[in-house]
Amino acid sequence: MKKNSSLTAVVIGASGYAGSELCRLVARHPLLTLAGCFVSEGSVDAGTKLSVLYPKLRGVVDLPLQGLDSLSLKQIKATAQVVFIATEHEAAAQLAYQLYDNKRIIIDLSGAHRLAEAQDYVTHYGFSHPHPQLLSEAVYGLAEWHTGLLANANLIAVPGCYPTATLLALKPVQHLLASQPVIVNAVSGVTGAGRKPTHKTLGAELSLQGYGVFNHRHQPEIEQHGQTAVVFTPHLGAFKRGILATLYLQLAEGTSCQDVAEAYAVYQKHPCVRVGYQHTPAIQDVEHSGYCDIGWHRKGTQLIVFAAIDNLLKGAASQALQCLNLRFGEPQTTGVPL
Ligand SMILES: NC(=O)C1=CN([C@@H]2O[C@H](COP(=O)(O)OP(=O)(O)OC[C@H]3O[C@@H](n4cnc5c(N)ncnc54)[C@H](OP(=O)(O)O)[C@@H]3O)[C@@H](O)[C@H]2O)C=CC1
Ligand SMILES: CC(=O)N[C@@H](CCC(=O)OP(=O)(O)O)C(=O)O
Repeated sequence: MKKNSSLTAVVIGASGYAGSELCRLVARHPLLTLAGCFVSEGSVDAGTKLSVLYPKLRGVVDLPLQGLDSLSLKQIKATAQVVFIATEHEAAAQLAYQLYDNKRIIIDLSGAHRLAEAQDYVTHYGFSHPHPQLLSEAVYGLAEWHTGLLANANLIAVPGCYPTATLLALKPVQHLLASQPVIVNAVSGVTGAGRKPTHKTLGAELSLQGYGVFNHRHQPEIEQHGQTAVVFTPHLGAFKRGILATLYLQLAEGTSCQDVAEAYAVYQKHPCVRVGYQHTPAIQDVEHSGYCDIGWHRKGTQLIVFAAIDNLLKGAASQALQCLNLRFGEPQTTGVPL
């Protein structure tokens, strides 16, 4: 595939919260031409312009949403060089399999290719993975940490939103820790639950509440890619977008502030991550941007680290673009809103 030429891209799951953000970013990305916005074959939104569902996209993405039937799948295979999949996990596993060959790059925003073992999907996702042979092909797209692997990837599994915030905060200091498990509490805005309405996303029922205690599917994802045991508790908050993750860590005796500062200096060459000592990041400072803001605080051997991201951008669409940039040898930040 040619480098730095215009690449034909399509987004499947384009009417969703993550997919619509992706369409906006793809439409403005200098390497990409957005050629199609797809929903499921029987979708009530098929035929409607994306900018009718999301008026903020008027003049940015005016393409109609197309139902993904066998003819459009053939067309995607014939023309698309980059396919972004932003559907729920099981559909994504099927689509990636149907589209996977050496003619195009697949960037999957779902969880369908993030875990290594097929059995993990039965245990943590509640379905039997239909194409487990692809799990070993996928590169986990934690952009700041897997830059080398991403350069050659044909199937990229974009990390979950909570794992993105958690792993970016955790990985630099892992070698300084005295004990496991790491404790992580994280709060997400309601767009994290997707656009399909459910009772828990009704305005009248929104509050601040934990969920998925001891059994959220992001726990094994964090453990696998962080190689650390964690106790992870997500919470749903009464706000639209963003995640704030708080990590409680125990440093090994004798670890200094300078050791921690040097560990986080790893991000000096990664412009999407901003780190501050004694900083307490706020979601509003990263909303609508591709930044992850990290703040760390130390008292003796106790280390508390905060990480704030926009779940739909650094936690999904803009991280997908970082992965694409790394795949095509572009600067990580091309097309990423900062
Ligand atoms: N929301 C978030 O913060 C994040 C989401 N993700 C992941 O991204 C994916 C999308 O999430 P989100 O945007 O929240 O979900 P939404 O429910 O908002 O959107 C799902 C999209 O997929 C489409 N879709 C569903 N089934 C199919 C199918 N078989 N073929 C084609 N299109 C289909 C839907 O349209 P229709 O039903 O009309 O066909 C819709 O466009 C999920 O896997 C999610 O886990 C990842 C990180 C963060
Ligand atoms: C608030 C909320 O419900 N968040 C979602 C996670 C967000 C997300 O999309 O993560 P995946 O990509 O792994 O699906 C949840 O807890 O299921």
